[in-house]
Amino acid sequence: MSSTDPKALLPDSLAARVSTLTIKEGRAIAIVDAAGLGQQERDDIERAITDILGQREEVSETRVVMTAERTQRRIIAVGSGKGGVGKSTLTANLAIALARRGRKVGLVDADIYGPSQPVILGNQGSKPVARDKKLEPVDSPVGIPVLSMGHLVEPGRALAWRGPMAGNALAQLIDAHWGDVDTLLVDLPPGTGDVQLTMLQRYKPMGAVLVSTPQDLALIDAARAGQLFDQAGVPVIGLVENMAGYACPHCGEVSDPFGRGGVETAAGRLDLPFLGRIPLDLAIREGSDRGQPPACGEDALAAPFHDIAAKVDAWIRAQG
Ligand SMILES: Nc1ncnc2c1ncn2[C@@H]1O[C@H](COP(=O)(O)OP(=O)(O)OP(=O)(O)O)[C@@H](O)[C@H]1O
Repeated sequence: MSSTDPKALLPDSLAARVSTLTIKEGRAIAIVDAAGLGQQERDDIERAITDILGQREEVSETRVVMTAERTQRRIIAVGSGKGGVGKSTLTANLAIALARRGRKVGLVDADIYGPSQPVILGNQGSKPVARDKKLEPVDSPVGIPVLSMGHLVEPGRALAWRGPMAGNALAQLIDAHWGDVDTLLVDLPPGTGDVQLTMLQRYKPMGAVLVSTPQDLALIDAARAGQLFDQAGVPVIGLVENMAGYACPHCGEVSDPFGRGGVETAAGRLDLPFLGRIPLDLAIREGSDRGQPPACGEDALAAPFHDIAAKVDAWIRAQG
């Protein structure tokens, strides 16, 4: 610090927190690195700087600007008991629908068995770059930044990951440069394995959404996944039924290949909220394969996703 640096006006302990202090035409501006500080400490630092500089004749006004204000980033996990029930499809559409409601949403695709978000969100082939040893999320045409296990390894390779390797990969995706993202949706692998455990231990999510098809077996597994969240003190926001009610594109007749209503009944039995039902519709798969998830639109196909997002949004708000 040079002798002309106004920081010399502050005691060393305070000056160490101040990245710059300028005094110009009676106005002092102190930029404070507030990373890791609680509100009380921030208030104390602001008061101390204002008091000290306020006693100087040449200062008539002091502004203290706290940088690195940590955005209160919430993690919402999306899980399922079984694979292939539409967890990735729901996560992508929920991300888009929540973003439409004004949230700054990012998506972590932690599904080591089938990282599919780069395809669904239409940014396959884009690779994240690292800055200061942390990854930069990749933008997607649908406006959701994403980091995927699929970005870290060749498709199919991550399957062999176990324990710490899977946990470290998850950490790379979550501890990334998420910027002003305030809501991070995490597409978990199915089941209750290493990634889930790391997730719960290191990044306790704010809540979890569980997806299931209406079959009994899928439901039993979903209930097991729900139990794990519950034991870890992560509230289950609710259950979603996917692939219910198939409308035949030729004759229009609605059939229920996987049954119908099973998830709602199970939610009632488990005393969990039921968030909604998504029909089995070829257009959902086609949209996902094309990088155009239905929630981007306004039609009947988009509606169930927007309804579910409204409930999740309300739940988040209710947490304060
Ligand atoms: N409601 C739906 N109607 C039609 N196709 C759907 C529907 N939901 C998902 N699909 C399709 O089913 C397949 C599996 O969906 P998805 O990848 O979302 O499941 P998942 O549970 O994430 O599976 P995994 O755990 O294996 O990644 C995809 O091809 C997807 O496009």
